[in-house]
Amino acid sequence: MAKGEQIVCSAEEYFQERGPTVKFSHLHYFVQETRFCRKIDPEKCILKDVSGIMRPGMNAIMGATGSGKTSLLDVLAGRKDPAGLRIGSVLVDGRAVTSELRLSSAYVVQDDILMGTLTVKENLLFSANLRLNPKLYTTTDKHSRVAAIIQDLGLADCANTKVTISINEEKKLSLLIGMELITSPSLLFLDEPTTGLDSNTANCIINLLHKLSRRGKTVIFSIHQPRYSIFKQFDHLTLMHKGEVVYAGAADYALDYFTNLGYQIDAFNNPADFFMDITNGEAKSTLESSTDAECQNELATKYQESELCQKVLEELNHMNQRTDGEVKSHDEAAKYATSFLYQMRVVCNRTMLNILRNPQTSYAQLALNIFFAILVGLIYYQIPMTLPEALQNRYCIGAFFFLIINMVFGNLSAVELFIKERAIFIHENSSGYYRTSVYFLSKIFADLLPNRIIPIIVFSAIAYYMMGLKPAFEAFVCFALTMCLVSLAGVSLAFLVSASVSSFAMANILIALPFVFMMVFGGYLVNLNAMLSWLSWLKWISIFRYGLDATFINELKGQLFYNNGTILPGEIFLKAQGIDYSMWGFWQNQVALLGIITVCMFLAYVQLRRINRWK
Ligand SMILES: Nc1ncnc2c1ncn2[C@@H]1O[C@H](COP(=O)(O)OP(=O)(O)OP(=O)(O)O)[C@@H](O)[C@H]1O
Repeated sequence: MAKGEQIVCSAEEYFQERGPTVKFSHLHYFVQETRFCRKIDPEKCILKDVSGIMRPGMNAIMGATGSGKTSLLDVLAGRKDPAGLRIGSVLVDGRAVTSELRLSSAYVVQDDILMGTLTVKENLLFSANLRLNPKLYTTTDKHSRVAAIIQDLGLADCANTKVTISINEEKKLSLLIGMELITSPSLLFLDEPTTGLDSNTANCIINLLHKLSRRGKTVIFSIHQPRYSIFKQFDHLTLMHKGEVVYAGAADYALDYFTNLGYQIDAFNNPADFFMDITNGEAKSTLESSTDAECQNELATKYQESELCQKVLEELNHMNQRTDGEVKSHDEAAKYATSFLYQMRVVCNRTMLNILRNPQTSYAQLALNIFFAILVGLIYYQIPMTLPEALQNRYCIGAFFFLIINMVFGNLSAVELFIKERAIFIHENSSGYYRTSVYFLSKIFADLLPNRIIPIIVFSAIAYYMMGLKPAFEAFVCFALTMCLVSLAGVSLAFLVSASVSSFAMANILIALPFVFMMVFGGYLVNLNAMLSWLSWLKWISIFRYGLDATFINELKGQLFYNNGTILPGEIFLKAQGIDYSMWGFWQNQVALLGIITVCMFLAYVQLRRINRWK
């Protein structure tokens, strides 16, 4: 299709495509609980021999909590770890579920995956910019598509409202659906779209899905216990119990099916509630004499023996089945609709917008640095050049230690960087919005400049001149550079922790530990005795040691100190401390800090790539 050809004026035009038929046969899905990478429980089968066919229309997967409805939905959507699918296959219009197919379908969850600082329209445009190929769609096309979706989903009145501000749950869910509709998918998966909504809102959402299904889309969703007005809109019902199917067929035939099994619905009872009562063992069959538990277990067997199930299995047997191996081997890496540079532009734009609209962290970081700079400046105001004051603990050593501690610990806030937006990143990355490297680089650039480098330069200028350190301008530049590198080394370690864990509590523990070890065993605080000499290697990776050595050399080299009429060069102190004060002696500290930054940043990126995207 040529660029510009896809100008869309109405949502109807791109909702016409008929949705695919999803066929799945003999699915056996296993999970195993692991803790700290160790398998703690034996394998558990959460889907047992599940087969079915879902066609364009409203396909509901219903069942009690823990019955396996979300697992079935995730397996069908290709979002569940394929390693757990031991037997069985899923075919969408006869094709295996590959990354390409996964990205062309919509997957809507109610998680917190919207960027709250952006407006409804900006969120939709973000999705359009990254998921529509710029070679096929012009900016005008994307805007018209966004406008059509806003109109169609009833979001016009809040289009320019920020998501965090006063948009209700219905609008939020409509927006989540809208972000997926941008690519005009013909297959939609929704995990419990009505959970947590009041009945009116739930009705509105189901009406919306019904409207989409009537335009030919295949809508597949899990649902817990819908009210009748919702239930009557289902075309196909799959009823789950303990990982097995107890009914799969037309929703309006389900009542007859269970009546034939001897279950009698009370007058005015909601069929959906009635089916749940049957699976829970609360409704009794008039044909059975066995116990409740036996009745419940027999439901799956009865369904498998039913004519309904046999028909489905027959149809599934006719289709061109592929082996599991073939299905998995087709699962290639995801292809993105846009180039690396284009993604960088769009994602950096959003990150900067997010910072500008939510500048508290940057202001707080700057204020903290100014406060500590003035504090350290006042404590060590104009350090004298006379001995012993100039070099004793009270002055030089104490002052520099204070500065370095402030640089390292002042950046603890960096641990929140990847944790805060983890759910958004996982969703967007696995939905093909952008590459992991794009997200990583955009976060790094957007965080480092406003939150780290600028506040540190301000800090260095205030502290340096208040303390009356070496007056040469190059010395100030070297001092500021050292402070920046020390700070960035601390930040990169915080990024590594942030990309490795998902909870703030864990991150705080993990970041405090290496900082304290580096500080204590950096060589200045503790003289390691024989007992702890095996920890002496820590000084080679101590940010504190490299920072302090560099600051001492920068300040003391070439300075003269006075003591009762005698003049002492600063080099004597450096020699006494065993510090190499040659040119390379100074720069080797910067190189070591750069090395720590590079290694930690690289590992943080690797950790981000390793985050488990599977459900
Ligand atoms: N990745 C997993 N690891 C361990 N157990 C899992 C995993 N996924 C699902 N389970 C287990 O499988 C069973 C079915 O879970 P599933 O989420 O599919 O049920 P559900 O019917 O959707 O329930 P709910 O309504 O609570 O979401 C549960 O017992 C759940 O604990």
